[in-house]
Amino acid sequence: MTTQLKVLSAGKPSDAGKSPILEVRELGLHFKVNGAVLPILENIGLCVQPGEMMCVLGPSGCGKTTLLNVLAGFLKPGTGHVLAHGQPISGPGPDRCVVFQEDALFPWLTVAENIGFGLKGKGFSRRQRREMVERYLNLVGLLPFGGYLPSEISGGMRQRVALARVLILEPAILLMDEPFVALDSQTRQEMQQLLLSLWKRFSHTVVFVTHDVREAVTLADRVVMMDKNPGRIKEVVDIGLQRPRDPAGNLFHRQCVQLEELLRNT
Ligand SMILES: Nc1ncnc2c1ncn2[C@@H]1O[C@H](COP(=O)(O)OP(=O)(O)OP(=O)(O)O)[C@@H](O)[C@H]1O
Repeated sequence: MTTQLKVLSAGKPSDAGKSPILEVRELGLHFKVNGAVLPILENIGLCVQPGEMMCVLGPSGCGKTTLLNVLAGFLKPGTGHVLAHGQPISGPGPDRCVVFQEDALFPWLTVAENIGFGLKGKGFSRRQRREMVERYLNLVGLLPFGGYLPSEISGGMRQRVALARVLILEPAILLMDEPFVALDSQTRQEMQQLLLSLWKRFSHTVVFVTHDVREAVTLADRVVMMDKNPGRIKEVVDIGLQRPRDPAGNLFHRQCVQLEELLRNT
């Protein structure tokens, strides 16, 4: 038996009267492998509110990345409907940016050039682009490193560049697929705090896939717990902890135990 803690994401506006920014209705998806049909996602229903930080947690292979790819518009639903801003998602769009596990930077471009890359062709002058890049370099704490190549900075710094590169495009929705999984524990915690401070500042909507219960409790307003074979939603857990959250606190610990128990039973 799990304890449902009440939703109270401090500092975030009430959901009352809002339309969801992302909506998934009865989503089903299968892959065909060597003539065999493999059901991957089954009957997924989900609403994400504007400005919400939602984490998707579940065992390996339950379809977290596949779900994120559908939200990104990289994969089409087999059955059901997936909407962004009330409209069916028909492909990738500038309102939805993805941050992957690997930083996926252009190795031949400097940090500043990587961050500014997506601004080209969008009608900004060279000077405007330079100012925006400087602003985002500053926001992710990399102002002195604009002239470095990706190979000349650490993994954590590369993920900061990857974050800045999408944030500069001001997407309404950030889709993040285990973006900090390759980082050491301390760098990972620093990145979580950086993400939270940027989220507080810009109020974008975040859907964040993770394997890590503590990461989910650190970040999420709500956690979607998935089950596997085929992938489906087992439970949606409201994380009712005030922000900033104390990872050494009793309530934080209790919430982690609850999610670990749910995860064990998937
Ligand atoms: N292109 C594909 N063709 C066939 N099967 C696939 C394809 N992509 C993913 N799968 C299968 O779909 C299932 C879900 O994969 P997915 O990567 O979405 O899971 P996940 O929960 O993100 O896993 P992990 O936590 O290990 O990253 C897995 O069984 C995987 O093998």
